[in-house]
Amino acid sequence: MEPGAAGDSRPAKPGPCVSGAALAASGEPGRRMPTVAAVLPAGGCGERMGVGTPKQFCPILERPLISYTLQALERVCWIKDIVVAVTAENMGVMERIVQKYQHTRVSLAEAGVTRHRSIFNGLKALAEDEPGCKLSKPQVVIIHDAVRPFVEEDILLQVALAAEEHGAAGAIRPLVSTVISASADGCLDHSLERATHRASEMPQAFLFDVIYEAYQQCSDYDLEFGTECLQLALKYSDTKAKLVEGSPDLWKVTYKRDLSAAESIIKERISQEICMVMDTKEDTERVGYLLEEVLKKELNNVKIVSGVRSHGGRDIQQITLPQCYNFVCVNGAASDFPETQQLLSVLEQSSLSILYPVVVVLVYFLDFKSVPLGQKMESLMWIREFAKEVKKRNILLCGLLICYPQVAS
Ligand SMILES: Nc1ccn([C@@H]2O[C@H](COP(=O)(O)OP(=O)(O)OP(=O)(O)O)[C@@H](O)[C@H]2O)c(=O)n1
Ligand SMILES: O=P(O)(O)OC[C@@H](O)[C@@H](O)[C@@H](O)CO
Repeated sequence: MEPGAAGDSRPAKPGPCVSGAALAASGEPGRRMPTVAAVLPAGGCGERMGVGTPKQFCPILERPLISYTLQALERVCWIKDIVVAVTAENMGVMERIVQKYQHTRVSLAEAGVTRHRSIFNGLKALAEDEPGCKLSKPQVVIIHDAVRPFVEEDILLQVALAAEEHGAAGAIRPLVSTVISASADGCLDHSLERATHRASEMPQAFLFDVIYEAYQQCSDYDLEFGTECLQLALKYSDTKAKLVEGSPDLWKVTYKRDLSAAESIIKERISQEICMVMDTKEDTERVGYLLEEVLKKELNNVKIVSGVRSHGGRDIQQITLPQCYNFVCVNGAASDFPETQQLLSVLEQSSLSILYPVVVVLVYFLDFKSVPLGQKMESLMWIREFAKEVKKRNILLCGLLICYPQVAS
């Protein structure tokens, strides 16, 4: 699977565009994609989060939240430009994030004092009527909050195609709580029937001219206090948005607890696969095979692949999976440093650890009757120092010594 393909968790790289498969899945295999760009409002201060850092820059697994959202959009190769609206004071922070995590197709625009104004500034960057504008106007523009990291290609494709057909489209979700209206004296005025109402989520998509004209015409009041782009399209461009049922993952990170929830979802997603690297064929047939069977039995929802590492680790790609971030290296008698160093440098070249921490467990088996435990532990002390070194590169290395009595043959 190409990095960046649907389901792969690394940034999209030039390569086969998955939209053919996605278009087929959408029931319109022969349809041509319109040109699509995205605007990510990221100029808020995250007041409800209650921490000093604006929530779009809060770290999850030591990576800023907005980087996960960018990665999600970059996996979709038919989105040609991503405009992120950030405050002037956070431009430098955003530029460093784009560089460090190798995000592509990203341009920055200055945020406004409200979310609508930030979105409007992002649209102006795409409108080609800005002096020095290097972006081209798309047929369809997707608007997506920078703090909604769990967005998949299928909903993006659905809203983009619906927007091309209807002028506007937005993701919706069933209401969890009932919506009520309060009277001036703080008492219930009336409640809305929950079954006939929906929560408006993101992503939303629009024919570029529909939403751009709406923003150009809308009142300062709407720019100041509005929260719904679909409403602007209806009110100012007489365009009724097509509503598209979205998945539960479209929720917006708003409160501190949402960061913990997002972290557990990300951890869950990157712990679904383990690559077992055997040192020699013999390992495959003996302890390595047995360990693989135990892991498969104990971790029955985890995909485990294994293979014999060629000398120098060159064939590691043959046994890894595109989004595998967990490696168990089965070492027989040898406990040498160069072999492990070679494996880690191959992992580093794959840039796996830029986006997510990579876990490498070196497993050593010891027949404690043949080698005194103290001597074996001594020979493995290099792992501790090496682990400190590679942690700087987001690789978490640890050693596991399994002592067993050699059964007399
Ligand atoms: N002036 C603003 C305000 C908000 N946003 C962005 O709009 C998205 C959704 O807004 P919200 O969840 O309200 O973010 P904040 O305004 O930062 O949160 P709070 O209301 O708690 O301060 C976020 O990505 C936020 O960065 C923006 O681009 N410009
Ligand atoms: O008001 P907030 O800035 O928290 O959220 C903005 C949008 O995400 C919110 O209004 C959605 O319902 C989509 O319109």
